[in-house]
Amino acid sequence: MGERVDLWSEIIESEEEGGDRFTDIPVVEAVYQRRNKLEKPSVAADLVWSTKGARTHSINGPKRDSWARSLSTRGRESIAVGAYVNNQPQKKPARRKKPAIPKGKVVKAPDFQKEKEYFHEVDAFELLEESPSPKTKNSSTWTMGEQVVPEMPHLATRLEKWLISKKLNRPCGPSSTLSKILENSNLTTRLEPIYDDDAFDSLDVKTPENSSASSASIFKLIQSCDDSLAAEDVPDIKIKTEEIDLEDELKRLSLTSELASTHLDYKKSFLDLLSACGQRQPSNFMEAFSKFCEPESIVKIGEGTYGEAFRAGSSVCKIVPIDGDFRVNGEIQKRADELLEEVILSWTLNQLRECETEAKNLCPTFIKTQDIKVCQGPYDPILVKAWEEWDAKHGSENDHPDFPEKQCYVMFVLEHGGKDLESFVLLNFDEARSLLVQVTAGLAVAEAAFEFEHRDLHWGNILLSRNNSSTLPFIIEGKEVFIKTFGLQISIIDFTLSRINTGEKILFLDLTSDPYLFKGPKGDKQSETYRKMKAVTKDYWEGSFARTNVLWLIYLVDLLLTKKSFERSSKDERELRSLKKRMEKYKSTKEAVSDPFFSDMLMDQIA
Ligand SMILES: Nc1ncnc2c1ncn2[C@@H]1O[C@H](COP(=O)(O)OP(=O)(O)OP(=O)(O)O)[C@@H](O)[C@H]1O
Repeated sequence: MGERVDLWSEIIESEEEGGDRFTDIPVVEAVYQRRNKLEKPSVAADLVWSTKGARTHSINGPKRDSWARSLSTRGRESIAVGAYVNNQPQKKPARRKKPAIPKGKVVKAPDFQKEKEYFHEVDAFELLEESPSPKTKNSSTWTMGEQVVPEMPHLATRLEKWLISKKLNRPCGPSSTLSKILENSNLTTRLEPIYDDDAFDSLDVKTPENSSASSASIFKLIQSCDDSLAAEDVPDIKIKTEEIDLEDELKRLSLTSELASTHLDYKKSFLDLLSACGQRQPSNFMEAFSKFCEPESIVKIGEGTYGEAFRAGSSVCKIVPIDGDFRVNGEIQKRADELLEEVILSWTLNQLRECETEAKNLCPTFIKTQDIKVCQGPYDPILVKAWEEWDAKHGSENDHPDFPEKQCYVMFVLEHGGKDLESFVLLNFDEARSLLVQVTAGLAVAEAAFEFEHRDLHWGNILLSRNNSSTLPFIIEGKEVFIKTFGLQISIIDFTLSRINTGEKILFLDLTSDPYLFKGPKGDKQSETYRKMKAVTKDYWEGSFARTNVLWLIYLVDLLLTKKSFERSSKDERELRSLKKRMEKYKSTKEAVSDPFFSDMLMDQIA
């Protein structure tokens, strides 16, 4: 076994000496939001959000009510409000969900007085529940985030998103549409339809069929990557970043982009998404699946509010319907531009797995994205069958997948990460420690690399699997450590709420758009964690507040103490409780990982 060294303390120390935490990260000039602020509410949305149980539309009739899908209640019914008896048999887990922020949802002007009272109440509750010492807890308990982000201009143009994917030099083409705009002086060029001819007809837009010139133009970038492209997919090709001042180009063009009609804008985002997935046009499901498995072997393995997860060979394909004008599972469908951002985020996090010799930050903690494809069409009968079999066995909370011909989806092809923490049975304290150290170190690495904050690390978003390896390699800011795993490997999924600094842009979700996220039940640890994040960020969601990661660690420790059964002694429990207490002081997971709790799990060489 390797000698134990306190590398993490060294890192913290050197940082303190060296000053600014993220001096290596280039200054970020701008922020864009991953979701638009909510606009004028629609009546339908109003009904859903103001009336419990009144889902306004469902193909097959409501399977469960809309309220049950709102963050305040959904999937949280099994979370204890007060004391919880340890070592209870673990219940069949209820689905845990991500908060929904449907477009057009009613957002009333905030009533700050009411909100203040509410938070006082919650604060008081928490003090009562958790703090025996009124001296150490006061109303400022929640206001401990670091605020390191400079003043940033607001911007949210599709051009910027394109710019990001271009600058990220992702293994895919940048937006063909935007490329075309940038490459042609005629900025009023119309868009070519790709996936819905009818809609485009009504917009009087030239199609590839009726305009060979525009067709050539729109595919120019993709074609230039590889002349021998297959009919459909563009292989992984790095597009060279041009020697132009993209920011200047962006400014110059932003006015023009504003002239685009809503419809055109909508289509552009779809084109951007296709490009980011290396496609010219959507695939059909079975084409996409057949790369990973025999279609007959497809099995549904899980579901979320937005996604259905199917096992395809050794991969998992998560299918998210997009851009449709009807609700799915009670939620308004996500839009192409939102998915584009998740695509960029997923590829960015993949970089942390790249085992290059010079890698400064490395960890295997974030689920590996193997591919992402845009698909179109109704669910294939094989998928429907797999869905129905799962439903018969587990009782799906989602709507039966009856989709129209033109329905589009994004299919994330992910490494199989195992079972989520909610349903995974931890055997003993070592496994619990392994879980904690991997999450902490993984977040610390991503914090260092990308100022990453997950912001939604509930127990449904941590997957666990067992293997034979006893250590895993991590590198944080150039320092290599091996983490003792006790045969357990964890993978973090679901980056919808996450914030990341790609080095060029900051991607984040403006959670002020979703007041419901912060109105979960008092005493519910997950709901409280959102509220604590709100207090730390002061609703400045674009800012960097590594403390939010620590809040989720505290939530995890709480969960282990109150919700998970595993073999443990009272000494083990004491250790967890003191870890939780010490975590109250940490401002980042990079600080947290130097906690003595983890020291015997961090080694400077393989055991
Ligand atoms: N890579 C993976 N490996 C194994 N299972 C997975 C993987 N990705 C997703 N799943 C399963 O699918 C479920 C749904 O996935 P996910 O949470 O990403 O969907 P979602 O629609 O974003 O969820 P929600 O919005 O409700 O939080 C997960 O709880 C998990 O059981």
